Amino acid sequence: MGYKEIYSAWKADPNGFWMQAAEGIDWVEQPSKALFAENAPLYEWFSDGMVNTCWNAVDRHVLAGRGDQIAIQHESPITHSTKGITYKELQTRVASLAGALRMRGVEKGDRVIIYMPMIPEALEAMLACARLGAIHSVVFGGFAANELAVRIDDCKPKAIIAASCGLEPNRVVHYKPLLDSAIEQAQHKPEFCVIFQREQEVAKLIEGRDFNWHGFQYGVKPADCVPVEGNHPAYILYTSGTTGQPKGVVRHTGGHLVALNWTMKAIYNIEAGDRFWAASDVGWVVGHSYICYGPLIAGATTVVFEGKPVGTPHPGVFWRIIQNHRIKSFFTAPTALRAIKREDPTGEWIKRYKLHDLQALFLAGERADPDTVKWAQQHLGVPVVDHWWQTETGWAIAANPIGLEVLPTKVGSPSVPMPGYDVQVLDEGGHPLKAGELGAIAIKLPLPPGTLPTLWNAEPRFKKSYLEHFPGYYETGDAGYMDEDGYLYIMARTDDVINVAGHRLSTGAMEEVLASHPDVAECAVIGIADDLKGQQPLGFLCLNKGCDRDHKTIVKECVGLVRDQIGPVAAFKLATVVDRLPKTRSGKILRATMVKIADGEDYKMPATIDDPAILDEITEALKALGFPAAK
Ligand SMILES: CCC(=O)SCCNC(=O)CCNC(=O)[C@H](O)C(C)(C)COP(=O)(O)OP(=O)(O)OC[C@H]1O[C@@H](n2cnc3c(N)ncnc32)[C@H](O)[C@@H]1OP(=O)(O)O
Repeated sequence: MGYKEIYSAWKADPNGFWMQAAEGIDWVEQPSKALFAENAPLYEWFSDGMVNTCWNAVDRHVLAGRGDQIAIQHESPITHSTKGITYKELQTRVASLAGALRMRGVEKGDRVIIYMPMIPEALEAMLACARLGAIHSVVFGGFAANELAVRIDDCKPKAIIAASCGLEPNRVVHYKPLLDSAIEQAQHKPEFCVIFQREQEVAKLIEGRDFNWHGFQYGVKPADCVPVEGNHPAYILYTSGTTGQPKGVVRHTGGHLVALNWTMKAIYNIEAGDRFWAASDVGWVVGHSYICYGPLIAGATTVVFEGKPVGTPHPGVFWRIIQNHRIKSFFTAPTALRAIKREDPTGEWIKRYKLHDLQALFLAGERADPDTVKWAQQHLGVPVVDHWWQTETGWAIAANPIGLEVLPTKVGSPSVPMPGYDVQVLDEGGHPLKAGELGAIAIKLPLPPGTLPTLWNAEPRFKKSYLEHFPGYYETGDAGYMDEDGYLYIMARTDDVINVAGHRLSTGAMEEVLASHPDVAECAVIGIADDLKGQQPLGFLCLNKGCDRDHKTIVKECVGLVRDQIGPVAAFKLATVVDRLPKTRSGKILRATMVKIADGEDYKMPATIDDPAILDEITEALKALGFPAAK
């Protein structure tokens, strides 16, 4: 069957479709049905089944005779090391860590924060939690201590598992002082921490609270897999919202297993024994779904990469790894390819490697610009599959499902909706629009298995953020259109979330930090176009009356404040002092108009603007910063 037939089969019988997909998973007790709609518009999947994620990702492959196959291939061009861990070794290591966590009191339902760089131990920590039914929450290493503290207070972990350090190309990221500071700032205190000491930095442990990863496991009884209900949370992953308080996306166990297993074959054409690589970070949803769980549930080999697309040490590093590990499907963010293309425009580095095993390149995390897609198509000679999804959905809403059928590519479109997603483009009143008309992209409820059922401890926020604007739909926050052939085009966000180098960031969160500077009376942060990172944040600062301090100093302090409070990942480097911000008569800051000025796009004078002269002041301030940039 091709894509159209499979999509229609899902639409005709969603329950049957997902029950059949559930056969790819080992259940301790089979679910009686797929969808649980009793609490609509809150939906759950496979709620009454009993299952364990770690069993499905590790143990069952050992039992099936794949024990000697590499499960995790670590590649670190920063430490110049490469190391493979077999499924049998992974089972031993995960069972041992889980046993040690259990001995210290971690049980099903307890939360465990994981704060680790791109090393196999990060995946082992995730799987050890899954083995016990503990709920992990992985925090990206590029966040500052304050962001970690916010997450500690929200999910209240019993334990935190961290590494002593992370390694960026030119610096060591001192995780342990960041962790100590976060615990100090947080109201909630974990009972204990487990620290993986890397040889590049041995951290000082706090007696009674911190345990060394190896010593902690010494002599413990390995833990078996604990069966959990299908609707038991597998993990919480925080993502940016419109305010500084991140949203804790919850992932239920049963749907997560079924959906990821289905996508590995249908979308990525990966089966047991194949080799798959997603060059992202375990701190993002791509890392959860496609570095850790998806490939392992499918019995494939996954790559954990500690490096960058360029500079570690050269722009051929991706192709070297694809060659050496015979990668079949490769997944990265467009921003990574743009970085490579900038250093290797004619693809010379690609030609140095044998990429015979590569069957497709997958792109996600931000809109894939046509130039980058065409460059990759030309130099790699394989299908380049842009696909669109979100932290909330956990897997692709729209894609070209090459495991079902290779559909024609339309550059600029992530192709077509996947089974499970009834995607509609709506006008402001919630009415479906015709093909080609731009509107809000929404998904008819219920969302499929593996997507978010709620937000952690924040059901009212879940409803308000996603379900209330368009009753009966999930509001994606993205705007775009669908063409006559059913191909989707994602054009912009409808809220104040920006995308910087494939990282979803909240301008509201940055504004909250800037507003805390003693000289700042008011501020606005916008996302402006950036050739490499897609967007970059830019802040406008209005100072308190009477403040006569040097503007450059204040800007420098503000840049430092965002880095300290949110982290380097915010990439907040640009700000300017202005007298006033452009607003509507009702006081709403005209951010979209400021973005257009900065990007050199035409704009209409907003009818409700309070004082049009302020836009000239903004134009001048941007000019002084070099915007709009020369094309
Ligand atoms: C589909 C659903 C989703 O959207 S999930 C999200 C998918 N997104 C991704 O996978 C992200 C893709 N982007 C990347 O991997 C990186 O941006 C790439 C392309 C590799 C470039 O990395 P880099 O050169 O470090 O630039 P950047 O803008 O990411 O970094 C900005 C500053 O943050 C730092 N940083 C980055 N990662 C870490 C980390 N793990 N730990 C500590 N710090 C980190 C960088 O060093 C950089 O710092 P600085 O400002 O240069 O000092």
